[in-house]
Amino acid sequence: MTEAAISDGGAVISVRKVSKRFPNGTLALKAIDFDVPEGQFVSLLGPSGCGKSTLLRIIAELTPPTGGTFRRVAHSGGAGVALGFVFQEPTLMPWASTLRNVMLPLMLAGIADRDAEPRAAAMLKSVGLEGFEKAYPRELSGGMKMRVSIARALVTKPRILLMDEPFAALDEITRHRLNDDLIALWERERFSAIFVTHSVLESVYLAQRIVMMAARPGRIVADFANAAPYPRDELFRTSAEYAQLCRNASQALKQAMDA
Ligand SMILES: Nc1ncnc2c1ncn2[C@@H]1O[C@H](COP(=O)(O)OP(=O)(O)OP(=O)(O)O)[C@@H](O)[C@H]1O
Repeated sequence: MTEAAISDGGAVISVRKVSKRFPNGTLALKAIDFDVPEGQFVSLLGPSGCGKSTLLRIIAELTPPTGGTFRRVAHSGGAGVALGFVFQEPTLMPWASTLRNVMLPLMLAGIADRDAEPRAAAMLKSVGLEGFEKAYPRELSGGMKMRVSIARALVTKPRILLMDEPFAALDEITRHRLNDDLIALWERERFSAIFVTHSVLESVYLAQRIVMMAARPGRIVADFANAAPYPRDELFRTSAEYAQLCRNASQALKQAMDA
């Protein structure tokens, strides 16, 4: 791993000296500088409470920063929605079919059913759920529900995909499979991805760049490029190279936390 080059050129997300203090006085983020170049797969890695979710929510404009500036360049495609968000819980509508769940963002964008339906069906196919269009969320496994959630986030062809520990609640085999599928989707669509996790292993497997955060106050303590080539697959997962990269990242995280 080498130090990541951070430049302003081509950044889709630009965060400058951003801080967030909650009304109860908690300083969740302090002076965060963070740029994401277009098409990059970044992982935000850090222990519980270091402000990963808060930073993601600021980028998604779900909560405002209390200091600093933030810029997001909207390279919108398709329906004009530039950003997709996948939460830790799949948050599906229980009364609606899989297809209707994925159609929701298109319908909210005013797209007619006859156009939205084939787009949602194609997206379900690309996350491996062809044949489950009529199923209801209660009929799906945890991994399948998360696939629906990813399909719903990607159906508008966003250029930025934000993911907040999306696979944390899944068993290891399902998580591995979804990691592989996520890489395949990203290689095909080349959206800019920010993936929040507290798993060093998942971070090294997925990302081109790992941004490490520490708590009290939430801040960035290290920023590394992960040059392992894609596709990363089962062979990579069991390679000495992957093991070494994980060791390096763990050590870097430990050093950063101790400093
Ligand atoms: N609405 C809120 N009001 C007050 N404090 C908050 C609020 N939301 C988060 N915090 C605090 O801000 C800090 C950062 O929280 P955040 O959820 O961003 O961390 P995280 O790294 O995503 O943690 P986790 O991995 O557990 O989700 C924590 O100390 C948390 O308790």
